[in-house]
Formats: sequence, structure tokens, C-alpha cells
Amino acid sequence: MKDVSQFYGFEFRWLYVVDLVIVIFLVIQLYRLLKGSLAFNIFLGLLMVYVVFFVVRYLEMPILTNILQNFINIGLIAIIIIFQPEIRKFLLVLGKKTPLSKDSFLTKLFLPDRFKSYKEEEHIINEVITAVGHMVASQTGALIVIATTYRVKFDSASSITIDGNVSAKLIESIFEKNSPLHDGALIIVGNKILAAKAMLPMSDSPNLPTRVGMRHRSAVGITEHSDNLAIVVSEERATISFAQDGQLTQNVSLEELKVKLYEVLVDGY
Ligand SMILES: Nc1ncnc2c1ncn2[C@@H]1O[C@H](COP(=O)(O)OP(=O)(O)OP(=O)(O)O)[C@@H](O)[C@H]1O
Repeated sequence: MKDVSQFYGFEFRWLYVVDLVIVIFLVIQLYRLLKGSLAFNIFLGLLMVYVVFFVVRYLEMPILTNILQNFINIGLIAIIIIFQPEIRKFLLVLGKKTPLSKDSFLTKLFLPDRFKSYKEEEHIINEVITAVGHMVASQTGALIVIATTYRVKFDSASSITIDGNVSAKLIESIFEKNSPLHDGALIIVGNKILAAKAMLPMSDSPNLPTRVGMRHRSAVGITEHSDNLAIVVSEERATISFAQDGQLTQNVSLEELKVKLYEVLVDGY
């Protein structure tokens, strides 16, 4: 990699191009991750401090340079604390794109047992779709979280453990208007309904439409810092929406929801 060329006095090395491509890739991932969240504004603020620091250092202004240098040193620790959920998510996104991730060609080649059939996932998808279809028709409000990892953050004290196989009938009876479990969210992990009546963290994203209520806001909240898919059936409007990566997609059809479920449960993204 010592291919060095001279352009008007500038030393060109291929490593610089690789360096730049990696930085662009990381910045795009970071942007996609933070876009639409409050953390994005904090990130812009920190970026501005960094730019001002470089300017005052270049202009050789010693006091400001000193103050900002100290701020940046402490800021690094603050960044790790403030952005702890985002950093975790960022590493998760990166991990998904490595050649050793679940559905990569290399994994399928060298770990053929991963190349299993998707019967279980297809069963879950069909049951969820059937339940959602019936609940839209009967205008029954529902919130279902499909967790792709076991780290689902919800208030377990207020939730009720179910630990039952995923079935449309069970989902529908939980959200039945007279059921004592119909409030809150139903959590599906793997092939099990883990819990019902779960209270989720509410999103404070300023980008959500103002008329969006608590059910939709908590669906967005649970997907902001983890790899979950949250499905909402609106009681008021009899519509289907889903949230993923902190983004709410409203008024989707059952077919579109099915495609999304295949993406999440079968394709792994
Ligand atoms: N933190 C939370 N976690 C999970 N579910 C919640 C939470 N807060 C409220 N909910 C659920 O949202 C329901 C109230 O929904 P609300 O009408 O405010 O929202 P919405 O988004 O407008 O939904 P809809 O369109 O169905 O009316 C509650 O009955 C409860 O089941």
C-alpha cells in the first residue's frame, strides 16, 4: 500500500481513499441512527464546539483554546454517557453488516446449520397478520412488539408474564376491549408471547405528528434504542402502523406489514 503519487505537492496514497471511505460510511451510519431524535441536536451542538475549537486553535487564541480543549476532554466522557444507547445501537448496526453476521454469505457457507428453514418465523408472521387483520376489522386498539433481541426495555413490574406460544387467538383475546390485559403492549420474543400489559418508554421525538397519541408514541419509543419492530392498530382510526429505528410508518396495508415482518424475522434487518 505504498503507492505514493505527487499532485501539486500533495502526497497521494490509496490508504487516504480507504480512510475517507470508512469515515463517510461511519458518518452515514451515525446520521441514519440519530436522524429525527433529540440526540441529533446534541450531536450537532458538540460538532459546533469541535469546529470552534479548531478555528480558535488555528487563530492561536490561547485562553479560548484552553477552555475548549478542557471542555472537549470532559466532553468525551459525557458523550459516552449521553449517547450510551446510541453507541450500543451503532455497534449493533455495524455488527449486522459484517461478513460474519447472521444472514451473510460467509455465515451460510461455513455455518450451514444456520441455513435452517423459516417455518417457525412463517408461523409467527401468519398468526400476527391474522390477529392484526381481525383487530383492524373490529377496531380494537393493539400494540405488539416483535423483539429481535432479548433486551426489550419495558416496565416489567406492571406487565403480566404470559410465556405462551404465538397464536392469533391468544393475541386477539389479550387485546379484547373487556380483557384486563388489553392496555399497554404485548411483547413477542422468539416464538413466545413473553408478556402483556407492558408499559414502554415513550418517545419524545419532535418529528412525530402532533395528533399521534400515547400508543403510537410508545411504539416509536421502544424502537429508538433497540432493534425491535412495534406494530400498532389504532382504535380510533382502525389503521395499521409500525415503528422501526425510531421512525413511524402509518397507514400500512396488511400486505405491507407482512413484508416488513419477513424483513425483520427472516431476512434479519
Ligand atoms: N407507555 C405506554 N406503553 C404502552 N402502551 C401505552 C403506554 N401509554 C399508553 N399506552 C396505551 O395507549 C392507549 C391510549 O392510546 P392513545 O389513544 O393515547 O394513543 P393513540 O396513539 O391515539 O392510539 P389510538 O389511535 O389507538 O387511539 C392506552 O389505553 C394504553 O393501552
